[in-house]
Amino acid sequence: MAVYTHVSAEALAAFLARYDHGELVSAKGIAEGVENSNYMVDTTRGRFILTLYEKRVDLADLPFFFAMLDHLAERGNPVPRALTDRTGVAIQQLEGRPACLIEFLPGVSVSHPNTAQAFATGAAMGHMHESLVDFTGERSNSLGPDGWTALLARCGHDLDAIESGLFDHVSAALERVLAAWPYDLPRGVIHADLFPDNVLMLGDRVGGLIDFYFACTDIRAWDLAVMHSAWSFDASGGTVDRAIGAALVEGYVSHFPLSDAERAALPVLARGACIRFLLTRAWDWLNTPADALVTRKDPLAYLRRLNTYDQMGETLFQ
Ligand SMILES: Nc1ncnc2c1ncn2[C@@H]1O[C@H](COP(=O)(O)OP(=O)(O)O)[C@@H](O)[C@H]1O
Ligand SMILES: N[C@@H](CCOP(=O)(O)O)C(=O)O
Repeated sequence: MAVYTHVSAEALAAFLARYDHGELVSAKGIAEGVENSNYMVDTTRGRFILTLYEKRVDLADLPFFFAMLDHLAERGNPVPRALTDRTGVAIQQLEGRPACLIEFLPGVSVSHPNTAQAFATGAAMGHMHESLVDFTGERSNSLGPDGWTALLARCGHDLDAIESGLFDHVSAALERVLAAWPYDLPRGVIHADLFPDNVLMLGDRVGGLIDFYFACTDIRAWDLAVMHSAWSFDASGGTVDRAIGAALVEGYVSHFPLSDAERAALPVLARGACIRFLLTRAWDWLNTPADALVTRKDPLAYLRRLNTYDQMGETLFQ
């Protein structure tokens, strides 16, 4: 459940009065998500998403995210734009938090994607990368490889409370991944978190790509590797589905080329993705009170993925 901040009906009605998007009819907290508080808001003129920024999102980054979303929407990508009030302001304050009214997009995020959905999402990522080639905004990746050693140190041996020997296991894996990291691959602005829950599907079609709050400038093929690690396994990370992974890559190259060097780097990029999500999940696992109104994500699901990429790496990308 991700509603950290309660918004009163009175405060929301006053907030909506700044816009030309109708008067408040109803508002419901959205259970999905972990980072921000999200509400589905119905007004006399339509449906909107209200987001209050809570945890990892830095207010100073919002203009970058919103410029990226405008750029993508102008080029036909199904992404939600932030809406501005009558004076042209998108970033407001509500209940003491930075808050924005966002376009609502149709669709549902699927728990068990099929290959057609994986192909469509790979294609949507390819389209997104193609559209961003001439986007001039930049944002460094605070959760990229240069930050993993510090994140591992911050988790420290508390990791062993999650699973015995986890700190040593991740330290060794990180050393191997950093030694092989392909720093010279083509870079661009990427989503960096395109998990199934951040894709709204309309049947086998993509209705929306959401949750751009980790978007950053980094290796483009890393985005594909993150998606591969998130989509090609069951939720426990124990079972891999090669057909889903292949469909993601095929869909991607139907819109944007992947060089031989990028293809060859996918296994190490995927192992890096596993370390990144293992560490952020582990940090949240160790630092989120058990009674918090949010479902903690299992770090070990990413240890299992890491082990699978370690054992089968290349063969999963052939
Ligand atoms: N623009 C949107 N259109 C439709 N639904 C959305 C939109 N943005 C968010 N949602 C809904 O809110 C949920 C949480 O949003 P998300 O951005 O993933 O939150 P968080 O950043 O907290 O992880 C999504 O799973 C989706 O159901
Ligand atoms: N996708 C990440 C966590 C970020 O959550 P999101 O709901 O903002 O996508 C993970 O699964 O660890």
